[in-house]
Amino acid sequence: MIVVNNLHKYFDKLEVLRGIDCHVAEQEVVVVIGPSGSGKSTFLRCLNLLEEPTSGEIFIEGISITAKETNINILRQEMGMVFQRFNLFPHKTALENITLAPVQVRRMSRSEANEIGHSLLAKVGLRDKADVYPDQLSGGQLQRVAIARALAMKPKVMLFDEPTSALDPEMVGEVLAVMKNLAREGMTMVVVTHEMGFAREVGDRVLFMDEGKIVEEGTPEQIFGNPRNERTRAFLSKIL
Ligand SMILES: Nc1ncnc2c1ncn2[C@@H]1O[C@H](COP(=O)(O)OP(=O)(O)OP(=O)(O)O)[C@@H](O)[C@H]1O
Repeated sequence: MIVVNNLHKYFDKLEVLRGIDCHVAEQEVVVVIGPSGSGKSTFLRCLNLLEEPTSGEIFIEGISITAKETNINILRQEMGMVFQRFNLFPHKTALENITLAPVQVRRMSRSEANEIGHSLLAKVGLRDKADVYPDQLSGGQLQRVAIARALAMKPKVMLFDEPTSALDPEMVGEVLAVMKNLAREGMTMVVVTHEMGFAREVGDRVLFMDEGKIVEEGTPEQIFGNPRNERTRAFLSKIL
């Protein structure tokens, strides 16, 4: 589904990604872990061109998104993204936030979008919050609306950039549970997280990044049970 070849990203002279090669198969859940500043978010943001790679290639279903002639807007709609924090429109209800893009971008009818919106709210456990405004929702509920909003565009891939790290600890579980359900349903996912329990339990594959490179990759059993690389070992021994 996703193939990344020799991806480099500079911010001015700072080389943040130093040659990333990886792939994500359909229905696979790939979890990216690593120390702060190792380039995990930048890598994820390059996948849907929120950041423009300095060099390298990214293919989504065989189509290069880095080639100049590709219409990235269409491809971007196929990748849902959930950020650490992404403010919903404050003067729109949860349902209106979810249906905005399907109606405006996908030209879906209002009734169809509402039907999808209600079913997505139910899916993320917020059936009764359709008419509630963001300031009435907890952080965990906001993130679940953000997931529903991304899903409303019927993405082929969901990208998660530390979706629980801005949440109070008691709300982390409800968001991870929604992500876990999505994974179980076969959604293709790339997840940047510091939640090692999630990585272990839900990840099909774990990528360990350090200093702009994928230093090691493997199954959760291998990465957490028997890390081969010295830096992976050092990182995990500090946080586990
Ligand atoms: N827009 C930007 N302009 C300049 N430097 C940036 C920009 N975005 C990120 N960086 C730098 O790139 C490096 C990698 O940042 P990135 O956010 O990708 O790391 P990370 O692994 O996701 O870290 P964390 O776990 O703390 O979120 C950092 O040194 C950061 O300061």
